[in-house]
Amino acid sequence: MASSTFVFTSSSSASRHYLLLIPPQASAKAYTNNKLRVSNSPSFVLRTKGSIHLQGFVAMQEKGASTLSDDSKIKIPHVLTVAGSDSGAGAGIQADLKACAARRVYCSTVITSVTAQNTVGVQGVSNVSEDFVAEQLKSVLSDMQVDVVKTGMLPSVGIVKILCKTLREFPVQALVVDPVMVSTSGDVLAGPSILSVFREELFPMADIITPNLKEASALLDGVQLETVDDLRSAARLLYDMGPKNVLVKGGDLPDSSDAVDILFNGDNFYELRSPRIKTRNTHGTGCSLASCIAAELAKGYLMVSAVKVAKRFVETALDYSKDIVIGNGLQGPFDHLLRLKGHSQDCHGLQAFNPSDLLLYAVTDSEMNKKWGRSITDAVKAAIEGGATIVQLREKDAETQDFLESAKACLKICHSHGVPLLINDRIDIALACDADGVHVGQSDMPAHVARTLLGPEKIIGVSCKTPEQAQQAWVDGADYIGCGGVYPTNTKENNITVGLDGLKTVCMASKLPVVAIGGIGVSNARIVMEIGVPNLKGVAVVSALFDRECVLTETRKLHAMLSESNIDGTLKKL
Ligand SMILES: Nc1ncnc2c1ncn2[C@@H]1O[C@H](COP(=O)(O)OP(=O)(O)OP(=O)(O)O)[C@@H](O)[C@H]1O
Ligand SMILES: Cc1ncc(CO)c(N)n1
Ligand SMILES: [Mg+2]
Repeated sequence: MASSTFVFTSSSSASRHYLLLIPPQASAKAYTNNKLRVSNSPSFVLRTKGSIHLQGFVAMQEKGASTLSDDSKIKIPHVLTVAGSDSGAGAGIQADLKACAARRVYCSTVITSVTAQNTVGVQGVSNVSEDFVAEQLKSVLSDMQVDVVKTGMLPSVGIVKILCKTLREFPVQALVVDPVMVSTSGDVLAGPSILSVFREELFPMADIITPNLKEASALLDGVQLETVDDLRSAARLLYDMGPKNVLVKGGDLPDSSDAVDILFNGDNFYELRSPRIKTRNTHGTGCSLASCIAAELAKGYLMVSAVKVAKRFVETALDYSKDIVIGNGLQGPFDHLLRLKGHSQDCHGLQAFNPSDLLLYAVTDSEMNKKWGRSITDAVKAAIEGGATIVQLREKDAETQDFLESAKACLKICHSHGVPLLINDRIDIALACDADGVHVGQSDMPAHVARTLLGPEKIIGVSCKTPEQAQQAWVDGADYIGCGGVYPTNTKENNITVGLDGLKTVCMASKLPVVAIGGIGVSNARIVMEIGVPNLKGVAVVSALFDRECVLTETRKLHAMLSESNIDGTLKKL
């Protein structure tokens, strides 16, 4: 494909995106909507409605600029990390991937070296050949739209030179250089021979360099750095080597109760302080900080904001992970996604959602508990002891803090009996207490949004009155639907009753298991279950359990009745 000139007129009146591929050493001029854009990056995306005049590019297809996407497609911020692999996954490429994932940025990887490493130290290093580093760089940069390149372990002068050359061919929006030299365990990852190529070739191309104390000292011919003032002087001297910004990290500053970093941009110093977290789990903080800076830059943040967000990210993750134990060495990894502890602490072996749990579905009601003078935890305890198979907390008028405390206490009770706990409507409460899921109504948070917020493992139920709503619940990723009100009830005002016929119609149309709700109790649960549709798995009850003097007795009665039904929901012949 040759460099060429095109006049391309969009056939659609809608605004569209076009991907243009531009050969090395060339530039493209594009006129769209009377605006001129000139670019010499390997690819760029044009967004326009009208005609485009293009010059000096290689399009994806020779017939004309190919349509990359319409407006519904989204350009994802993209960081390319050029770094070493850490088999213990606390630092290096693995930390970079996790940090970018946590910051919701796509991360591609060029591996410069493979290390055998754990929390004790580095047991072995095997560098990737220069040619193969070059090949990886070209594969990513010639195809993908990389916004920011972040570098970590660059173990040889040759690899640094290849990186600089490739970046001149494929320029990116920003370059973040973490000048990795020595691991915190004291093992050498790039020897002193690297210093001159860092200073002379790489740093002048960098938008920011992020040395730690030892690295800053090595780059400044061994000068001692012991105080925050020393960090400032070092930042100024390193700035003179050509990067646009310098962040000297004080994670290893002796005798400092705060973790202090100094950012210098040639005009101003910024002293970034956070409380020093007491933890052994600081392996990979430097890699993660630099990746997070790159991620924020890729999203379009300015440098000072990107660095502040990155520091806050590391601080939050360290605090969350301060007591986790991975490995036997002196320095453990931390948990970038703030998700590891939830599982080990509180899942008590609960299985993924089991539709038969819908059999006796107890829904609490704050008004009823108040009326009978019982706490929500006492109500839940009694319902579970009576045989409730799943519990939903429905607290319409509780203060958020009280609700959260009750939810935490109820979760303990439920889990000690292997019963799942759902929260009505309040996704924030479900997230905060790590409940098993939520139940949402038609005017609450849409189920697909709830699914995005809660993740794949949580249970989501949706109230549905019609086959269309049941179908939508399935499309949205719900686990079950609640159908009703089957009978009139006073727990919901102006609630349309669907009756047994409506329940049957919805069950037949639903691809999801169904629990019937509304005015159901011991007197009519049998009739409801007798409609005999296999996916009707149980009944949800409020008043029949909680608007009674003894919750335990009422739940036992209903449980005995429902237990006579088999797992398909049809009643056994007595
Ligand atoms: N205990 C801590 N509490 C809070 N922040 C910390 C702590 N230790 C390090 N940091 C912060 O983490 C970031 C990384 O700094 P650090 O000096 O540890 O980098 P590094 O030595 O290159 O990291 P590594 O080599 O482990 O990847 C800095 O912002 C620093 O202030
Ligand atoms: C691969 C690798 N890169 C960087 C560091 C610095 O933390 C490390 N320990 N290992
Ligand atoms: Mg450190």
